[in-house]
Amino acid sequence: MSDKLAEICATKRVEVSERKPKGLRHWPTPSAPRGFEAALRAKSQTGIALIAEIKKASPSKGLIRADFDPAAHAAAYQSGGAACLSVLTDAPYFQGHEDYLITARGACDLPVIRKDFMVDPWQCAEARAMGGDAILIIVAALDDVVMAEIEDAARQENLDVLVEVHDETELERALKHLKSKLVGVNNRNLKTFDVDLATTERLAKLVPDDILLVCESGISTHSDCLRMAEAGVNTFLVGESLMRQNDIMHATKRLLTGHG
Ligand SMILES: O=P(O)(O)OC[C@@H](O)[C@@H](O)c1c[nH]c2ccccc12
Repeated sequence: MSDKLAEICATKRVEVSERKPKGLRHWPTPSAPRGFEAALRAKSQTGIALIAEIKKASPSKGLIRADFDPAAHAAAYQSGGAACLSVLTDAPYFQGHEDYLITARGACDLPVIRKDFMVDPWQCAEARAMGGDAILIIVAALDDVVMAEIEDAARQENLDVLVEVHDETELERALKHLKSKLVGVNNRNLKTFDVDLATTERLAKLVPDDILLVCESGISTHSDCLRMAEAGVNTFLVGESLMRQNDIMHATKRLLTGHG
């Protein structure tokens, strides 16, 4: 595991150990899960399926969006044609917050993935309580037993699971130990933070047909999408390049269609 990921997960374990004894926070009861994977599968049959990310900052880039407004960004992503949203809830490293997820989901009809570092199955109940429709499992961050436990907990909460891998070894572990048919290839190298779209191209060849593959990180133009389509991938997770645009709705349309 990269030093940074290890550090983030250690911080997260402390956070969870403080929250868990207090029980779930009393957020308003959320509506039933909206079907994250189903929305992606439906859109990907006829075109590009986009998970648009609400991301204020990151450890590698610092502040990405100064006038951060989760409700407005969620509505803009939906009008622009996104299939789903991703909302960062990790505070220490990404300046995220649970309230951003609640606000964003309330401002649109799209399914939302709670983007955080899952280290304990309990976080799945928490993700659902705040309205999440899916969670992320980062294979690099977990051992085989714990990741399967987190996946089971997610399924009990009726949450979909996006399984994130960076290389062949992680992909093999994911396919062997997890049931989810939604797998993301993160093009960002967690040790160097470099992004290389060739990572998706390489791993796409190894993924069975029943898996829906998501290309994550480093996508900024419609040509990037077309390049990935050559490798058979038409589902994307995009954050920074959209969050830096003044007009997020038009930028989303442009990313999806090449014009607008
Ligand atoms: O901002 P980008 O390069 O478009 O990347 C989005 C997304 O892939 C990235 O935010 C991400 C992928 N996996 C993660 C895990 C934790 C936090 C963030 C992420």
